[in-house]
Amino acid sequence: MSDAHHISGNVHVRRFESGDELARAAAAAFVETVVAAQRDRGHAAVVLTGGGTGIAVLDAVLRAPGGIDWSAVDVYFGDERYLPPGDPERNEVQARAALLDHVPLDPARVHAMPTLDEAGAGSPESAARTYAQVLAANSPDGSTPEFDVHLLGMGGEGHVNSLFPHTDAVREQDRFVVGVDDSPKPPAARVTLTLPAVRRARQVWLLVTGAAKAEAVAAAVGGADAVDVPAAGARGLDRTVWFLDTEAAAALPAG
Ligand SMILES: O=C(O)[C@H](O)[C@@H](O)[C@H](O)[C@H](O)COP(=O)(O)O
Repeated sequence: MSDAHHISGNVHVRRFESGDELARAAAAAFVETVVAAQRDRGHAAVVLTGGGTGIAVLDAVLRAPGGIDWSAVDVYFGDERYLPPGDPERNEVQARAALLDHVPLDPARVHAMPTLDEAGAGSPESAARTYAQVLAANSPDGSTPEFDVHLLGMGGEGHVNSLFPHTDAVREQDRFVVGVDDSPKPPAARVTLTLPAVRRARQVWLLVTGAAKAEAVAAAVGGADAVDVPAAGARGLDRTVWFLDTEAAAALPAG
């Protein structure tokens, strides 16, 4: 069981006894959100994340997929390690292994970020421009799709997607996708949706486990500057939900 706690505005915190419990609850909420979007609009658009917690949620969705019509789901990625096709460190590869390869998605609706061009013609920046075009082509107005939910993991210093503290990427105000050449966490080359893109999602869910995240969770929930703690800037249009295990929630005020 979790207690759902309303923080302020549209920000909510849900606490769970374990990472497994968190993954099952987030998976159930994911299924409910996708089904509701399909009922209301005929299709759903989701943004997936890498990281152990985010992939565990996809695994839990596979085990309890409810009534999702997989043929009417568009899948996007919040960030990607700019690596060769099939590299096991790519978020896309991990998401395929956990869920995407096992459900009847329309392959044309799985919008992976570009891979490293081993001939050397590309770059994270060119990959970002390509992905921005993918988003625009699937949007009502040349911006981004109307994302129903954007899943996010969070690093111990508060990074989300490949938006690390005190970087140009986290400061980006205009573009929806940028390339990163110097990620402080390897690999250095990445492609990432920016905070303006994240904020276009109806719902943003932060999936966070472990004591190493507790201080950053408290800072972000407490309203830190997003340049210092990028997760603080990740807000959904309708709703922002923190899914936390007991350890990750440990530095929050009781409630
Ligand atoms: O791109 C990366 O290097 C990781 O994927 C990273 O961004 C991850 O999502 C967070 O660090 C949370 O990871 P955990 O959920 O495994 O703690």
